[in-house]
Amino acid sequence: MTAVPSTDDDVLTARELYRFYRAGEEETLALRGVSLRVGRGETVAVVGPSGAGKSTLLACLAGLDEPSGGEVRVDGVRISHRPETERARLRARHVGVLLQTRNLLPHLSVRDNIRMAQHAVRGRPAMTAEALLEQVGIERRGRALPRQLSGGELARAGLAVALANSPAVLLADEPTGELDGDTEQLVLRMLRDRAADGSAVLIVTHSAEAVRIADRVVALDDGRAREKGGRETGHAFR
Ligand SMILES: Nc1ncnc2c1ncn2[C@@H]1O[C@H](COP(=O)(O)OP(=O)(O)OP(=O)(O)O)[C@@H](O)[C@H]1O
Repeated sequence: MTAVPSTDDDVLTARELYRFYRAGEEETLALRGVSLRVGRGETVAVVGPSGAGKSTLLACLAGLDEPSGGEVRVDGVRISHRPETERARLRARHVGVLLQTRNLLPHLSVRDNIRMAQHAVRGRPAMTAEALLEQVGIERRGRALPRQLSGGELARAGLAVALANSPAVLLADEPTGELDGDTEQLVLRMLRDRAADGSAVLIVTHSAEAVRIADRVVALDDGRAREKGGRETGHAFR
């Protein structure tokens, strides 16, 4: 993401990502050659105006969407340009995703959502569902269905699910939008803790608080990424 060459410590790398949308007559180039990397233990904030391509970028990084061109690697494994089922398998093993729309299955209790996310973990998960519930402060809500939770509880449950597989890469889309101060602080602290444990954390955000906790900030504008105060990130790998 900087002029520094990528290293073995890079857990998340994107090279020259393009994403082209066609809807009827309308064509949009949402990503125009975005390259970035996030190292082990690093937190990167991605900022930019509405329509800049932030959600598109995050979806491509998570393997939820396929870039039209370029490559994404998580934990040393290419996740882009694979069938959807393969991407889902790799995501379940290597990636935690915290989405605006929440990452919970509506018909499962919070505890079962966590257990489901732990399914892909090899061996024993680092933390039990109970321990995760406690860590995010909703230990009494494990049996509740997502629709029975308040907004703050829902955010905490989503965080527990995103962390359930101890992901090497944690991707968060506006994780603090519309949260009360306490919940915002908890979410940011846990994202930081995850990075301190060695994950690569990337946060798409408008929040000044989230930007403040980031090690680096990447500005996305009209599908192009630029390290804040730096050069266009597409040059990083040239
Ligand atoms: N499924 C789609 N089909 C067609 N165009 C799309 C699609 N998804 C996004 N776009 C377009 O791609 C561009 C980038 O959208 P994206 O949602 O990634 O921006 P964003 O930076 O996340 O915006 P916001 O901050 O408002 O959420 C926009 O011009 C948008 O209209």
